[in-house]
Amino acid sequence: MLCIEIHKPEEVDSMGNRIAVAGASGYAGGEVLRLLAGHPNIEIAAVTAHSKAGQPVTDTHPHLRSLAGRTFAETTVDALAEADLVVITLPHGQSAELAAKLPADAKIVDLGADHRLVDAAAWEAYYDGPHAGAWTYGLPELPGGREAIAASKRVAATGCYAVATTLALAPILASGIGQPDDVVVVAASGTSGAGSAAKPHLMASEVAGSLSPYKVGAHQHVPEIKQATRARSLSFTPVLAPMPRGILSTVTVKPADAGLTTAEVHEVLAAAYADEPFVHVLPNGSWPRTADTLGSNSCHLQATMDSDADRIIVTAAIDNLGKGAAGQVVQCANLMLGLDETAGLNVDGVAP
Ligand SMILES: NC(=O)C1=CN([C@@H]2O[C@H](COP(=O)(O)OP(=O)(O)OC[C@H]3O[C@@H](n4cnc5c(N)ncnc54)[C@H](OP(=O)(O)O)[C@@H]3O)[C@@H](O)[C@H]2O)C=CC1
Ligand SMILES: CC(=O)N[C@@H](CCC(=O)OP(=O)(O)O)C(=O)O
Repeated sequence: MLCIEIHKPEEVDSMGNRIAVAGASGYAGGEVLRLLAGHPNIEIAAVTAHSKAGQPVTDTHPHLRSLAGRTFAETTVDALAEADLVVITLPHGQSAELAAKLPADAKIVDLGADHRLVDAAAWEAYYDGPHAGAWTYGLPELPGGREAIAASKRVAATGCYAVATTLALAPILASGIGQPDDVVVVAASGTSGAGSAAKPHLMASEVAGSLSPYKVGAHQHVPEIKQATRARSLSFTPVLAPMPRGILSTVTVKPADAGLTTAEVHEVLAAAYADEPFVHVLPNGSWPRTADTLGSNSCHLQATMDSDADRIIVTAAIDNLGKGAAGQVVQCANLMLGLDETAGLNVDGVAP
């Protein structure tokens, strides 16, 4: 009789790769769980919540069938400390408080904003509470980004608008073709960007059928994008869009020199992202759409030179819960654990 020994991949491959998720009952935490459940090298350790502690995971996330039988634990140091890496998806302020109590050698990826900004004054201008200090910034596609993340125990993942806007803007400024003191951004986000806690302005009757600007000229991602791209002056207008997921960020920049062409702008982006698995500069004539990135860790980019207005225009689309949240968290965790950076992540979205 032929006897075949079968090893389940997770039993063979997950040693040293146990990830706990603090704040797993939220939108971002739920998407982290979905990605980790399908990850070939990760075992899911503790999954914790706050008001939902003690409840079955599938009561909150009925789509996560593979987690049936699991229950949210309280968000405590004891519950999290056993893991090889802790992902924190908590509200601002809560993540710094929790991280400070975890063992000093614990690997952590924090999706909250608490550890993103180097400049304490910028933090205090946009957020409540004391500045907790800066960690390695979690955007692997920035120059030196993935090496720094791989060498770090503490990584501050990027804000959702900041991911899309920085990927569009950074090469334009780094190459010198755009002026860092003249950047204008208008970006639309789906409602899941605001989290799952009930808010009056997120009621269906308020959101459906309307585009609503908010935090105009005062959004907390402005200092973060300036820090990541070296933009000196940046006008940012966020718009709430009647869709669950997706961010479309349109960035316009004054060119440094006269005569810049669309082909030259395209070349700058193509060169910056030629080897990037998750950033795709679309063929000429195709423009990014949020729908094409949903469920993926991809960012779609396109650019043109508006010669009449004399501005470079770059548009970026992401899934705010993908590359804008859970996808980038898993990408950073892969780097920190020495795994293939792309493991467990999709470049393909779902359509229609
Ligand atoms: N949504 C997005 O697209 C993105 C979000 N982020 C950031 O990620 C973090 C999580 O966002 P999101 O998932 O949308 O938010 P949610 O509001 O959906 O989830 C928040 C999570 O934190 C828990 N929580 C709430 N209050 C406390 C508290 N006082 N102590 C401990 N735990 C608490 C909640 O538990 P319970 O439900 O059990 O009460 C829940 O698990 C935020 O910092 C957000 O800014 C960053 C990038 C993108
Ligand atoms: C639609 C919507 O409300 N989006 C949130 C994005 C929050 C986020 O993801 O970023 P932080 O982690 O930096 O808070 C906002 O604009 O504040």
